[in-house]
Amino acid sequence: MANNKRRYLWRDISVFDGLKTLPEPMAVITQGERVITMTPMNGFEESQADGCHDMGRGGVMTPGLVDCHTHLVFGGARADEFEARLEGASYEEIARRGGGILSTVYATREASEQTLFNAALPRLKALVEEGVTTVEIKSGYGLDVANELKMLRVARRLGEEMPVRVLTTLLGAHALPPEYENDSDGYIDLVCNEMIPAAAAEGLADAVDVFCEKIAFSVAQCERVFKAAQAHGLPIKAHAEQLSNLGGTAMAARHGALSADHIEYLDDVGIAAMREAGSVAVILPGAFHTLRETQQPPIAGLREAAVPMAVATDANPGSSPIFMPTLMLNLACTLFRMTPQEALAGMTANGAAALGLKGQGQLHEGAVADLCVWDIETPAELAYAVQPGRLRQRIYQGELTHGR
Ligand SMILES: N=CN[C@@H](CCC(=O)O)C(=O)O
Ligand SMILES: [Zn+2]
Repeated sequence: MANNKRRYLWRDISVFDGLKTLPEPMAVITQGERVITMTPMNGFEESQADGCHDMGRGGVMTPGLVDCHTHLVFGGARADEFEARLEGASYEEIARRGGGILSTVYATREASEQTLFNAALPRLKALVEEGVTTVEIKSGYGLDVANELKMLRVARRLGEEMPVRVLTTLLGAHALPPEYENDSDGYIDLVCNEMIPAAAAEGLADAVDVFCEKIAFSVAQCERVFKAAQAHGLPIKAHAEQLSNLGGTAMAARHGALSADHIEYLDDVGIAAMREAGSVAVILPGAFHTLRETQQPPIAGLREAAVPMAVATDANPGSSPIFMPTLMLNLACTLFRMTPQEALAGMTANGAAALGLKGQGQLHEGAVADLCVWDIETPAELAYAVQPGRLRQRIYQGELTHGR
């Protein structure tokens, strides 16, 4: 049988299907790129095993993890800022004196595509080796047309060379570059009139993002970026309500944003707008933890309003230098009191929805065979213990890429 039609069979396995844990131990068969059988063990006929490669018994199966918010491509490092923050400087102060995102911009502009690729590869490998099968990678450290496109090309190439689905997001409106000091509207003109059209023309961006914050761009400026993105057929998302409540989330939701991310300062008006629009709330506990923030995202309000919640690493050189998705599951629970099921749904089905891949990040008959098998007994253990090395098998598009 050709390799792409190989059948894999797992018996007696506990399945988290992307939204919930199934009540009974299951038998699961994949053939080629698809899950073709998912049935309770007690209804499984041994004849169904014919022609299948036996992948073992027991453990937990989840969809492949979806990390829907990362900044994996960057030059340089910012441990010095980590030390400065420990001595009392805030993220905002560091940004205002030209450090923070801008310090990564200088290093990223200096770096060649190959250098950025070589630096990003081990970061991506760390995610893949923890079970990620879909990852979003943002630009946002180039802040001019050539360097933003350079970052997006690196992100695309990472997806071509690694067994992982990469979605790219243009984040031109991440910070004001030094050459536009005192002319932030002029920079937004560049983003809208040159950067977005160029990225769209080259097919380099799957979405457009903004940083709506006092140290970045106003609600009105972000709205202009969204209109330009949508004029080019690109979906939108926003970093919003991270350090203050400007109302960026509600504006983004009114424009049909796929997601609003961070949202520590989100209020009831913003929650209602997200519910109305069907936007996903992307919870980023790594940045909250690293910046030692105190304002919690409104998890109870989001839950009550049935706004879908995703969880992501936000892996980046400044606010979340953490390349460990399962740690984020743990932090989402310990810091924000999400349940382990909510956290897991956040890094599978809801993570996919935050990328416009609604219906993916789930396991059912007919689903794409992106899945992980873990050496644990219940799905909650994935969020409970901070313990690398539990990934037994990883299947990407029906191919075994990890384990045997
Ligand atoms: N909040 C803005 N942007 C990034 C941080 C980027 C950085 O500090 O380099 C974030 O998602 O946390
Ligand atoms: Zn981010």
